[in-house]
Amino acid sequence: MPTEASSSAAREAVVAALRDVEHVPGAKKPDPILVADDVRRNFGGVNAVDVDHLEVQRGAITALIGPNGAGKTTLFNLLTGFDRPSSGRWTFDGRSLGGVSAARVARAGMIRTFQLTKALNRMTVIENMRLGATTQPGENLFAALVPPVWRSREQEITTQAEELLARFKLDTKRDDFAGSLSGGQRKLLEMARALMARPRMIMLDEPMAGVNPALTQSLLGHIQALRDDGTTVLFVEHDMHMVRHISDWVVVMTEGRIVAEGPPDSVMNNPAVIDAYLGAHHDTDLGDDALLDDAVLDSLRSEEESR
Ligand SMILES: Nc1ncnc2c1ncn2[C@@H]1O[C@H](COP(=O)(O)OP(=O)(O)OP(=O)(O)O)[C@@H](O)[C@H]1O
Repeated sequence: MPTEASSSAAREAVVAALRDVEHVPGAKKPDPILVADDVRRNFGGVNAVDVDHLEVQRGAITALIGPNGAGKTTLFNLLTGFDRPSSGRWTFDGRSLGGVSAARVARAGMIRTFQLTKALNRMTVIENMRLGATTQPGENLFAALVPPVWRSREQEITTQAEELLARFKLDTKRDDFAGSLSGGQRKLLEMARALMARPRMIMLDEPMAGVNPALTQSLLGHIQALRDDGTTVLFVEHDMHMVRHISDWVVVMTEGRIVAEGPPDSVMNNPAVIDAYLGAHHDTDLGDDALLDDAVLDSLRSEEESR
């Protein structure tokens, strides 16, 4: 785990790197790990994704926000190989990944979290974790044919899984069914499982959905720790407090397009962003406190003040 000093150093480095980036859609970044161009996905005449240009800064926490139906999940699916674009190209760490299978995207180091499906709920926590490792022994014919090689790889995977479970305070749940976990513990498991693949970039789909306030702080801490360890984080989230408190950079989508980019405060005060939200659903408060109770908010505030 990073120390407090290294944590603020990592954040300061990211903030400094993004300081001169223009607050415009498609802004060029000094060290992008992901660069996407002309990415489109059409569903029966609807342009679910219509992105001209997007760069994600290496080592930063970037939030992807936008009203319901804006295309955020579709863009995640395209970038991670779970859906095919109508057109478009993108590179991850300089390597072209457009139209490549999900397994190859994962091996390249770009990993997304998944909500626990029914099948995964019926598996234990440790079995879920083991599934997150990208290189299973069976993938390599030589290793598969030589039992000592795959046994040692199996052991390595189990050890890594147990270390992650301890870090995420899920070690006491090791042999419980994933379906028995609380909403927050599921989110922790989803994140821990994604880390089994040792990603260079992790993509989190609504990490705060269904999380009770007691686990909110812990989840935020884990996400910051990832950034502080050098992992790039891209996440989709509706909870605006989380977006404000944790993101180094925010990208706003509406109707498939990127309509704004910038640091959280600048983006949330942008009239185009407020319009996009209010135009889509009037009940959204960009400062909604629903998820974060007073104790969590106080501790987040003091954390911000100490930066
Ligand atoms: N498989 C599909 N078939 C047809 N239309 C789809 C499909 N997937 C998404 N869409 C449409 O594409 C648009 C973008 O949807 P998407 O789920 O990507 O938005 P989102 O920003 O993730 O929304 P939310 O915040 O509600 O999850 C919507 O109009 C949606 O109805």
